[in-house]
Amino acid sequence: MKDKAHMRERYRRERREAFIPAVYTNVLSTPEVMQATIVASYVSYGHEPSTVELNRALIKSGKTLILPRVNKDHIDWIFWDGDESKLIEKKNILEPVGEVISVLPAIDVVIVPALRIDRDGYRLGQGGGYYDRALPTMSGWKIALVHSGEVTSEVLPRESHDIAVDAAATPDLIVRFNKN
Ligand SMILES: Nc1nc2c(c(=O)[nH]1)N(C=O)[C@@H](CNc1ccc(C(=O)N[C@@H](CCC(=O)O)C(=O)O)cc1)CN2
Ligand SMILES: Nc1ncnc2c1ncn2[C@@H]1O[C@H](COP(=O)(O)OP(=O)(O)OP(=O)(O)O)[C@@H](O)[C@H]1O
Repeated sequence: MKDKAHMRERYRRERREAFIPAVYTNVLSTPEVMQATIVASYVSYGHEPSTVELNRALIKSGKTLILPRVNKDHIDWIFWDGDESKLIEKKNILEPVGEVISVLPAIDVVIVPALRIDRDGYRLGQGGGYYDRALPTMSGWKIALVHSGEVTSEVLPRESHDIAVDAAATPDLIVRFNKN
């Protein structure tokens, strides 16, 4: 979709220009995360909202973390214990090494990357379509991480495969979306 590509370009530039490093440990105090056993996260890179502190805290609080690894057109999920030597860089993104989880367990919370989230919880991602394909196969509460100001009151262009998240986090705000 051409609109999406243009928007992505603009939003990436805005993200670069307005970048302020911040932490998302506020996500830890949501009831969904407090009660969670298994959490799917990712390792942030570049100007993305940082998951580094959040991932560390999730593991420290005894939760099981799984991370994505791109395999052709889809994401494989791999357990990660917080050991940085078990991450390797591929196209700028740190991905876990190790065995692919062949049958996904019930996942309680999915932390999702996004460039923008609209008022209904629809997201614009990096454009690979990886999360659009992965999310329908994953149970759990879905929360996207964005920078302050990246939750927009506009409606983003939507395609039939787009999946809305349940909530969005900025460093100082958690927004919940009504699903209907
Ligand atoms: N930190 C993080 N991990 C993540 C994602 C993400 O958005 N953030 N993903 C969210 O989906 C998946 C990977 N998404 C990707 C999306 C696009 C390309 C891609 O198009 N790469 C280009 C080069 C990109 C560039 O340098 O401009 C290529 O393959 O040629 C790669 C991975 C899984 N892991
Ligand atoms: N469920 C799906 N089945 C098949 N193709 C899909 C699916 N979801 C997305 N795609 C394709 O993937 C490409 C990127 O989709 P889209 O622009 O929605 O990505 P995105 O949501 O921004 O990225 P991501 O999910 O990786 O963060 C598009 O060409 C789209 O048609």
